[in-house]
Amino acid sequence: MIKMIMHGCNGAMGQVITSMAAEEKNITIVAGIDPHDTKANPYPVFPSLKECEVAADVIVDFASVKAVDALLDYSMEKKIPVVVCTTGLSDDQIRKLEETSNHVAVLRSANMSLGVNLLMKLVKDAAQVLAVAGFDIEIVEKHHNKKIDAPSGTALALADSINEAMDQEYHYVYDRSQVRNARDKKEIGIQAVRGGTIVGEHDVIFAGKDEVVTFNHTAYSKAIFAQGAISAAKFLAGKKPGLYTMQDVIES
Ligand SMILES: NC(=O)C1=CN([C@@H]2O[C@H](COP(=O)(O)OP(=O)(O)OC[C@H]3O[C@@H](n4cnc5c(N)ncnc54)[C@H](OP(=O)(O)O)[C@@H]3O)[C@@H](O)[C@H]2O)C=CC1
Ligand SMILES: O=C(O)C1=N[C@H](C(=O)O)C[C@H](O)C1
Repeated sequence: MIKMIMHGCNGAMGQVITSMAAEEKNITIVAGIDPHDTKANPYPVFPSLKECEVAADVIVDFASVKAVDALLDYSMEKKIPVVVCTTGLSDDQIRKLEETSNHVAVLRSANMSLGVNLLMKLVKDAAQVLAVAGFDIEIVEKHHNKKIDAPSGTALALADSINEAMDQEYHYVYDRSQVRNARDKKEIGIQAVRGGTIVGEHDVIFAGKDEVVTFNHTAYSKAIFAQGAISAAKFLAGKKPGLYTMQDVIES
């Protein structure tokens, strides 16, 4: 049985994973971490990782960027592989995460769903045809009114995926309100919408002369992210140090 620590256990994602893990046969949550004891969980909950001495095989994180540094320190010190799903990490945190992966297995993904991970590949292929033909690229993402970071980690990952296919020629523009020029060819515009209970929607728009190609992914429930996170946890437990991706999980 794989033993998992749920970091951010009382949050929206932590609670969906708690329900889903209860139905799993070969993985179980042995401890939760959350600063506020607001939910009834079938495992002990600690206010921070510092207090947690429970033995585990993997940590799954859906918490806060403010907690990522301590999470990586704990994972490295205890040699417990970690699945980092929190979005909005700073460049320094991304560098720290990469350094941590030299000592323990780390998987970071801004989106745990199968569909978005396929989309990451599809937009690369599309860019190599459409961007090369002069189409402009815009990304529009929509999320619920509780989301803290903008743009979404997924929107940035989609842009990075396209940019990788285009030899890093593109830069990102998040706000045109102060811009007095027309867009340039080498920009990817990224816009964020926040409202209600929208689970997560991403449009990648390739706009050319007299034609537009739009790739859309719509999440209808948080269960798709929870399922991906549990699969990633099963995959990562027992893995040697390294930086893993959802692609590795999907292909395993
Ligand atoms: N990769 C993916 O597929 C997905 C990623 N996400 C990302 O996951 C993160 C969490 O999302 P969501 O569950 O909706 O957010 P919530 O705010 O609902 O949950 C986050 C939880 O983490 C808790 N928390 C805050 N600080 C700490 C800490 N130091 N240690 C442990 N727990 C802490 C919060 O407590 P409190 O409220 O008391 O501060 C809260 O209970 C976000 O960054 C989001 O963008 C979300 C969905 C999918
Ligand atoms: O905060 C969310 O809810 C989500 N966050 C992730 C992101 O920032 O891309 C993934 C998903 O879209 C839901």
